[in-house]
Amino acid sequence: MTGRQHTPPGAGAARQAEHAPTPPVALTIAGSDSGGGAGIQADLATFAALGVHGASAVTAVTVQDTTGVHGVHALPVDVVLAQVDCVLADLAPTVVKVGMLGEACLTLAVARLAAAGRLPRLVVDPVLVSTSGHSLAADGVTQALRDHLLPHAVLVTPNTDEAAALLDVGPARSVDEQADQAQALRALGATTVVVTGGTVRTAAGADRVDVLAEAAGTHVFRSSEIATDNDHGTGCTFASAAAAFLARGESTRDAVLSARGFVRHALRTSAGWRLGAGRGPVAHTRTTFLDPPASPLTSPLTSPLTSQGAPR
Ligand SMILES: Nc1ncnc2c1ncn2[C@@H]1O[C@H](COP(=O)(O)OP(=O)(O)O)[C@@H](O)[C@H]1O
Ligand SMILES: Cc1ncc(COP(=O)(O)O)c(N)n1
Repeated sequence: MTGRQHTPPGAGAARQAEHAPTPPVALTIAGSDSGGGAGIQADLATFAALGVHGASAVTAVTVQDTTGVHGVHALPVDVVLAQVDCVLADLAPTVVKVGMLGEACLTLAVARLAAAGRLPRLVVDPVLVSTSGHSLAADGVTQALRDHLLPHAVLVTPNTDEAAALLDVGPARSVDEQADQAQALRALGATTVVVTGGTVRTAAGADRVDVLAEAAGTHVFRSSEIATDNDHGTGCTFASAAAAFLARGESTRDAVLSARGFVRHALRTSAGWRLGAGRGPVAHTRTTFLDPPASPLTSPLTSPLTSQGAPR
């Protein structure tokens, strides 16, 4: 017995009818999170949930779970660049998303690729410190990001702490300061900057505020906070969702709005989970965000998707 099944007549034709259209391709250059909540794992799960084929170049292996980061092991720069080179040559991604780079020498090497025009529609999530408080960036990374990589990005997605570190100022104390920091970062050369993760106390609890700075001005996106312990990897998920929506043909501002909606949906879906002893992952793939799945990849997303992230 070989275990091979008899193929009924006509099954070939049925298989052919199931062929899906070729998906857009995005490349993520980021660190591995062994717990599967953030980093490369979050990026690939998000790309998959949004109908985008994800290729990856691993920059570092972190020993990590829901309780924190227990070790960081950087890969040699030439090994990272070799992964990027072969993916660029074979799969021709139309969007590149960068997360944890870890070392200044790697940040400079990726910036050189960007300066040479080899990283199309670059989305940079300037990962510096994990939510659990562990450094994910060695000395010199902040400066290398600010001076060499960010100017090549179509979108930069720091949280409020990362924005403050990149500008070498204190964290924003108001939405106005968050907006000023988004514009100050944009002045460094990126096309669009969104500073995420601002919190404003309200009578009902709190609102989460993301501020987008682009040439046309500043936009404040504000929605109620979702109560959950499962928020590990929200920043990676937000940036990779924005990259996926860009790959699907959205404008940068729409991609940011759609990414907000995706993260909020993923946070709501996982709010009751118990995965691990710490802060669990968001529900990257347990989502019906894009249903009905038959929607063509090239068509614009329907209005309910973008309105989820709209300011109120
Ligand atoms: N508890 C929450 N409720 C609603 N939105 C959230 C919550 N936590 C994070 N977000 C949203 O997730 C996205 C990324 O979050 P952020 O906290 O900035 O990520 P990180 O700190 O991991 O980089 C932003 O759109 C932010 O507003
Ligand atoms: C490999 C890797 N990349 C990025 C993050 C940031 O994610 P978070 O802010 O949720 O800790 C992380 N913890 N690990």
